[in-house]
Amino acid sequence: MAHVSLKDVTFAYPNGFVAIDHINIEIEKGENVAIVGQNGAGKTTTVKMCNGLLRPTKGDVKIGDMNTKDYTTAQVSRKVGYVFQNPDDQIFHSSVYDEVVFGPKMMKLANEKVEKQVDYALKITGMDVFKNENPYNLPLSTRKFITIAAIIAMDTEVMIFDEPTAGQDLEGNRRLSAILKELHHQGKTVITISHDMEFVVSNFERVIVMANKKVVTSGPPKKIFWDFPALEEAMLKQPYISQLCNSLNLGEGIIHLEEAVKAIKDRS
Ligand SMILES: Nc1ncnc2c1ncn2[C@@H]1O[C@H](COP(=O)(O)OP(=O)(O)OP(=O)(O)O)[C@@H](O)[C@H]1O
Repeated sequence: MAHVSLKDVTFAYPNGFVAIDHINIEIEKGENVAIVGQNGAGKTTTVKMCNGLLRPTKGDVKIGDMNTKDYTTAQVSRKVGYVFQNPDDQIFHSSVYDEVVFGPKMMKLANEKVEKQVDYALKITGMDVFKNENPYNLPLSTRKFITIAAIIAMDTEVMIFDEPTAGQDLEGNRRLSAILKELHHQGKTVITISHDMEFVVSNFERVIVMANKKVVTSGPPKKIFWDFPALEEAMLKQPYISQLCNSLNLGEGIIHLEEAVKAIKDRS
């Protein structure tokens, strides 16, 4: 059974705008998946349905055998943590520690467990050094890591990161990669929305492409970033290495620098 499944899901906002139109997605336990697509494709709406913030208008969203229709948002969010696109929509405490401890405390975990999870989350996100700071005295890129720490501290089985790369520099992206690797190692199911194709190509085993309220296709980066009709439909660019290899006619499927170097050497 898929860990996260959306079956024939349609979603309309209260004003009647249909943001998602009959989509099907299945994500297995322990998968590390990216969702990509142009602005307004419906990515955030899709993931908000996965943690119960939104309910499908039609179809079913299930976490394991739990149909989100039959549970409260609080119940679903114990299984699926969602890091908001804009950290300021999520942060409401006046210290980093209070922000991160809030979730596990609400889950009524034993104090020892709360402390252990909070310490771990602060450490792997690098937020331990800011523990006593007011989040609003820190830059937006750091506030994003605070919100990531807050979700990791809840230790949910599924974690969703909405645009974690936005506004991050190289160091921020490296830190994100390390966090994703660690969560994958722990067997977490991780879903990440990103506009950064360079980040996507090196951090995810599967990419789901969305365009215009629908899922266009899904597959490993090697396939997705050479699927020109899908890229065109979702208005996405190939990563630079693939663009270079395409221009030089070095063969399809190349997404990494080492592969490109080998192909160039082999040809010369
Ligand atoms: N509360 C709302 N009421 C009405 N329409 C909405 C609401 N929130 C989002 N939408 C619309 O639904 C569509 C899908 O939005 P969504 O945020 O899911 O897209 P997205 O793929 O995540 O885009 P982005 O990459 O810009 O974040 C957009 O056209 C958006 O304007």
